[in-house]
Amino acid sequence: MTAEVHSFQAEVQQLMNLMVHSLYSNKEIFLRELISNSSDAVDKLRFEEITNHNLLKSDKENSITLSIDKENSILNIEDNGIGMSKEELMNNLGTIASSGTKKFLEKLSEQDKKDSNLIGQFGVGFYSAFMVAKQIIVESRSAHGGSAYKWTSSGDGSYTIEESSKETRGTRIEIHLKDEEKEFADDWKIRSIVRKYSDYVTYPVYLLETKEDKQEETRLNKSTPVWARNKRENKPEDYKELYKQISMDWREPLLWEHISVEGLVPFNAVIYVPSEAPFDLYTRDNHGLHLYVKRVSITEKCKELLPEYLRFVAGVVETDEIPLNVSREILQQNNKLPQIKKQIIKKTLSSLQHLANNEQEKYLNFYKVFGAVLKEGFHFDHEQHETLSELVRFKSSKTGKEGWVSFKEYIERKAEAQREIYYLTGPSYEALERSPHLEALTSRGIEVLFLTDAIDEWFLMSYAKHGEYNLKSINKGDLDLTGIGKESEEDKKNEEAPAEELVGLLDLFRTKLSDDIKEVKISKRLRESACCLVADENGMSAHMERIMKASGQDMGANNKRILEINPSHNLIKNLAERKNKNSEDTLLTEWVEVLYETALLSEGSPVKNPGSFAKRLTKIMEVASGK
Ligand SMILES: Nc1ncnc2c1ncn2[C@@H]1O[C@H](COP(=O)(O)OP(=O)(O)OP(=O)(O)O)[C@@H](O)[C@H]1O
Repeated sequence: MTAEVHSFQAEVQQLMNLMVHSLYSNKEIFLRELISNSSDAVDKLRFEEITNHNLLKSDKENSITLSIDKENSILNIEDNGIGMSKEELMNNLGTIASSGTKKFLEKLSEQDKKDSNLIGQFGVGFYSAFMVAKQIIVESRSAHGGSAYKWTSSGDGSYTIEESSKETRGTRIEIHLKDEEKEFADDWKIRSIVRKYSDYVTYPVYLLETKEDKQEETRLNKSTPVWARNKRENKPEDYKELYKQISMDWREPLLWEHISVEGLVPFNAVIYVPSEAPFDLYTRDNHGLHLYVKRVSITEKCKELLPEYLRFVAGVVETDEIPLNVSREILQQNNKLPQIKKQIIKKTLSSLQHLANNEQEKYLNFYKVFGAVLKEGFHFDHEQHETLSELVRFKSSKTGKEGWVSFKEYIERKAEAQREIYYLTGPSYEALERSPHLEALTSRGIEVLFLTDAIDEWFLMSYAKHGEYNLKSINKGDLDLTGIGKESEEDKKNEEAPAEELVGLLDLFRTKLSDDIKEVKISKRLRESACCLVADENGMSAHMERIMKASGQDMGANNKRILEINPSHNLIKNLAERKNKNSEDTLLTEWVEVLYETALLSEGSPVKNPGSFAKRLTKIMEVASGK
């Protein structure tokens, strides 16, 4: 077969150009990428070998071998993994399929294309070798048999492919180094790069050298992977490198935990909490831990090992308690995995607790990013309620926009005689901070938690009581604050029974607004505002109603709320007087409607008809202006 010439897919060429002309200073990462591809290829082989006995055999143990031709400035990387057929070579090294590389290109369209740092951040796989190579030759023979093929490219828009005489299974990559990158043909350089980036690799990485006419292989990486070693043997760098490898996240992890359990289901694991949210924290469905059984990689995303509310956790778990020939599908039925999962949850939460207790600022940074996800745990994992309740943090009427409060701190500084934890739900801190519902509580020095995450309504449904304290919404049902906190004279006055004079006005509210509200009541929670809307004790808050509406379920008609009016407010007093003087006063009905509409606006809900609202308001202002 003569060599066929093929062009690269446009995106691949774009990537190649970037690599060939890269100014990125940390070029050595290309070796990490190639070794990691080789290790993946051996993983794939070992997994398939369990069920398919017809794969090509290898004389050599599963390994990765590096060799250097110093004279010609060539670096070789060879593995006896799964290998590639002709089609696979063309698909894998001519188009872009890899997740990391796709992310890199996506990111690139948003940011400065010359930002060479991104190369290191994403790894970008095989193509990164073009940072140091003027030509790359890949010879590969698939473990499924068939001929071997040779792929050659100088990164200039095309590659050639032809049959090769390689007999052994696996892949051999020849990197012809650019003149200015000759240092990568130095054995010390290679040793140090492997130790730095690839010590975690599961398979032996050898350096093949010729010494006194004899070929000698030296092992460069440690013989056991990070998670199977004794914790004391590992350096922080080992954990950090393993993290990069499994998470595709270039940033340092926030924390890691090395777990070795010897009980009924022994396993080793390293789990990581990232410092930043992945792009797809809320949409992704690909969370899970990398599962190994007897050093064989079974699946990279084992969902059965992590609950959804810890989907940000990355890591590796290895156990010998699962049969090797387990298919990925029947992992779901395996009864050992739930036991491992339980331990993983326990360890993750306890390391977060440790962080919260010892490094508050770091913990709050974590909480800002992942708190809303963690809260999903209240809904899905009742067993962990107590621990989760120690981990949640809130904004409140006392924290200010940037501050946070825990349940524990809230209780420590509660007002005198306070027996409930008060909260308000809404779309944002700003919306809640000015809510009329807060008035009576603020004036008595009572703190109110502000719950602004979309998940909060569900959190509250699953967690109604913290210890002996009920969680009480301040815009639902009756609010009796008698005897709680500092009671002012004005508070006392407000608690008194409503005056006779209000009866007529209340009736007018009732008849005029009967389609929109359930009831009108005298309020005990208002100080400066004239009125507000509250839900029934078991009704739906305005915030929840809006969330339901946004998801296509309009509950408006079935979820009428109660209008509360402030008997001490001058406006209410004046209107009551007007009503008592002239029960036929037609302008009064306009006042009533406008008051209801302002109550809607102040809780963040829209008015039904903004046009009529504006007209009514103008009419009232016209009268008030004296003409
Ligand atoms: N040594 C190898 N043996 C067998 N297949 C390989 C080897 N190196 C690369 N490949 C194949 O080529 C594909 C592309 O490799 P590349 O390094 O570009 O991305 P990736 O490893 O899939 O993704 P990423 O590292 O970004 O997750 C791999 O998915 C794999 O199928």
